[in-house]
Amino acid sequence: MSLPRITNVIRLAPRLVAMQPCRNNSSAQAAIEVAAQFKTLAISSPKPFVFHVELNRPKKLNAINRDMWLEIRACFETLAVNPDCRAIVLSAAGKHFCAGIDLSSMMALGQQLADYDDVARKGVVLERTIKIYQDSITAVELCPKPVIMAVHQACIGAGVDLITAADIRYSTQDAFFQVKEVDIGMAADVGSLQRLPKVIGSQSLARELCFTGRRFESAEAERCGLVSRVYPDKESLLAGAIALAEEIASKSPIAVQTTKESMVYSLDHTNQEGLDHIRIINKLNLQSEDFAQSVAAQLTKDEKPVFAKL
Ligand SMILES: CC/C=C\C=C\CC(=O)SCCNC(=O)CCNC(=O)[C@H](O)C(C)(C)COP(=O)(O)OP(=O)(O)OC[C@H]1O[C@@H](n2cnc3c(N)ncnc32)[C@H](O)[C@@H]1OP(=O)(O)O
Repeated sequence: MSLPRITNVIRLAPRLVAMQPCRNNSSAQAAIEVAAQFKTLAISSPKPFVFHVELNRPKKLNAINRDMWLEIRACFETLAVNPDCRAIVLSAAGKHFCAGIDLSSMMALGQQLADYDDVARKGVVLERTIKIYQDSITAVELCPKPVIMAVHQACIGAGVDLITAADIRYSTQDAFFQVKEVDIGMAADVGSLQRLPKVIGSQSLARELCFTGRRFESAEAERCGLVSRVYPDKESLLAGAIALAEEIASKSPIAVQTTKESMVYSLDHTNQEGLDHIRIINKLNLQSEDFAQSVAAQLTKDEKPVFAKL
């Protein structure tokens, strides 16, 4: 397993992660041990091949500070190559899903900039910082394993950037959303402006939400396609998200991961480019044992096939 490229995994003594019983499974265990070094995320494996990642700064309403930016990327890069992970649920501990970027860390960044007199040097610091934050969110999109966001209560600013990089979004009835960057005097720069219009399929609504920072509730989020299912409370939300992850994890990992790759690729390519891309991949994949096993199981109405790890 490749260890995450993270510079600030500090604590060497693993702390206990908020964790459901884990199977005796070396790479799942290894991923959880890597995650045990995280300060802002909790990771568990509630079902075979399913991982549950929790934003875990409840006292700070899961506002994203520098540690969390780095750890989100490290976490998804680790799970991306973990053969015991086939689907991921991301939820959040505490009262709110995510209060956006940690505004105190923005102040700290301001102080860091004050160390430089020269505008170009300040610019380089900002450019590098934004790139780190962008790559953190993009790690969710690039992770070949489907990611399901389970959102409760507030999902604000960077929280919206985060969820729009996922494959599937579910929420509670009490969830609300805000592309709030304009209210702190900036254009969103870690994904909402690029991904939200594609997710909801309406430039008009996306621009309205991004220009105004208007709060919108779960019912509107469901209507516009930002979330695809709404649950009465957090408990049923998590149960629904994990059940979906379990269902996805029961399918061929070759089929599911290629499906994600093709759908992400097709978001910003022409239909013909997308067709060319999947044709090249499937000239290999249609020779896979997963394909043979799945076709045979469909024909014989057999039990669900058991697929080799990927
Ligand atoms: C390079 C840039 C990359 C990315 C940029 C992203 C931009 C953004 O994310 S813009 C959005 C920034 N976030 C906000 O503006 C959210 C502000 N907070 C709220 O609107 C509310 O707190 C709430 C999330 C709706 C929750 O409301 P409520 O339940 O009533 O709690 P509060 O009493 O308001 O807050 C409790 C406590 O938390 C502190 N806090 C809230 N949000 C943040 C935050 N984002 N960062 C740091 N701290 C936050 C709030 O100040 C309170 O602190 P106390 O010390 O208890 O007063």
